Amino acid sequence: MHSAILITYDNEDSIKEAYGLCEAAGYKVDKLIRQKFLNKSRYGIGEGKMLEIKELSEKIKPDVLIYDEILKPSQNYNLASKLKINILDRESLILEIFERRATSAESHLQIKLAQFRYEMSRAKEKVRLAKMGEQPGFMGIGMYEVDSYYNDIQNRMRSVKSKLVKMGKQRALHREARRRVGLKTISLAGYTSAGKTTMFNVLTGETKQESPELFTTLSTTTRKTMIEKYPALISDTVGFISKLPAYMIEAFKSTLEELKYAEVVIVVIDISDSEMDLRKKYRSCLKTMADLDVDQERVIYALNKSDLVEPEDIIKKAEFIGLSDSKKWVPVSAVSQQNIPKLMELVKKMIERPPQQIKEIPRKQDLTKFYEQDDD
Ligand SMILES: Nc1nc2c(ncn2[C@@H]2O[C@H](COP(=O)(O)OP(=O)(O)OP(=O)(O)O)[C@@H](O)[C@H]2O)c(=O)[nH]1
Ligand SMILES: [Mg+2]
Repeated sequence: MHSAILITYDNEDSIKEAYGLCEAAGYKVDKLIRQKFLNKSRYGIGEGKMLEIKELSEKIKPDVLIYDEILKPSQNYNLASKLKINILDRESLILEIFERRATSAESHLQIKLAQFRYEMSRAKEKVRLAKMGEQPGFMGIGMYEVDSYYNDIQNRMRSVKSKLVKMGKQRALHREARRRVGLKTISLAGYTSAGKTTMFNVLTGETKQESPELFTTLSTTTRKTMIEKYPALISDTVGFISKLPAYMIEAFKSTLEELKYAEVVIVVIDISDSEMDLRKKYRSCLKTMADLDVDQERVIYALNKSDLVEPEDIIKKAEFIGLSDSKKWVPVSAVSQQNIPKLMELVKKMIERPPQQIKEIPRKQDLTKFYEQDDD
């Protein structure tokens, strides 16, 4: 395992999540540095802190510095040139995790696309700086090289996109076939580590890998099951996380897109989280679902890990995050299986509703558009 100095925000939830991300990417944290602000212009952190870290890093010699915020290329460059150490910001850390976890051909392509977009945003900045004549030869790359590098990424991106479009089309055909034979679809969604896979295993009798690490699941797994007399397909999906740049969600959209077409979406929430964490994650779920155009009428909130929380606290927490009476929610535990029948009852009721207008298969040009966002 590689070693790291971790810089994150000065609150327990951020620290816990940052540790989780480091572990998932295979880094052992040798030293934790808490900061109130990580968005200062030159180095992200203040100059004094930077010098302190320089001294520390010369002493403990970590493999990398992990910076739990998104760094601009110039900030990354400033920090790296002072500290003489490799720097991973939140984006590249998450990309590393995704890369380690990807199993399907589609998720590999999605990650590649996200990496290209990451590179591209950096290349754009490099070109901008070079053009302004501010930093000629910025990061050791001359104008000509930047341009050809930029074009090269663009070409490779084009090829990845067209493969993803083909796969998206394939998915649409599968969806249509399922609909024709009357198979209902149920998707599990939620923040990473909420317990989606554990729930999936309970609902399907599967033994997919579940673990306390973040982002255990990156590819969608689907299994057939029966909801009483109704044949149905249940899918496990990649987890959400907050502070993910839009292009990264974009890259995973074709997998997450399945949520839009599901008859029922079970959003798994870890109710054992602190109130602040719950609120942050719940909001991030709502936002992702809104981005994906998921109809809230089809959503059930499964407040999971209720075995770890007192019943009255569950209600208090549900109210705190704003799961009003109009939303369907049920406390459950995938581990003790408490209330699983009640969850299934809710799912069945939703399946039995008169069929609503089913969204059309997206046309090829729509899918293409889907991957074409502001890369040029
Ligand atoms: N106590 C308790 N632990 C649970 C419950 N459900 C899941 N867990 C634990 O929570 C951790 C994460 O569970 P996973 O099912 O891997 O979570 P996930 O949502 O699939 O996570 P990613 O695939 O990483 O996004 C594991 O250690 C599970 O054992 C529950 O009902 N009660
Ligand atoms: Mg999982």
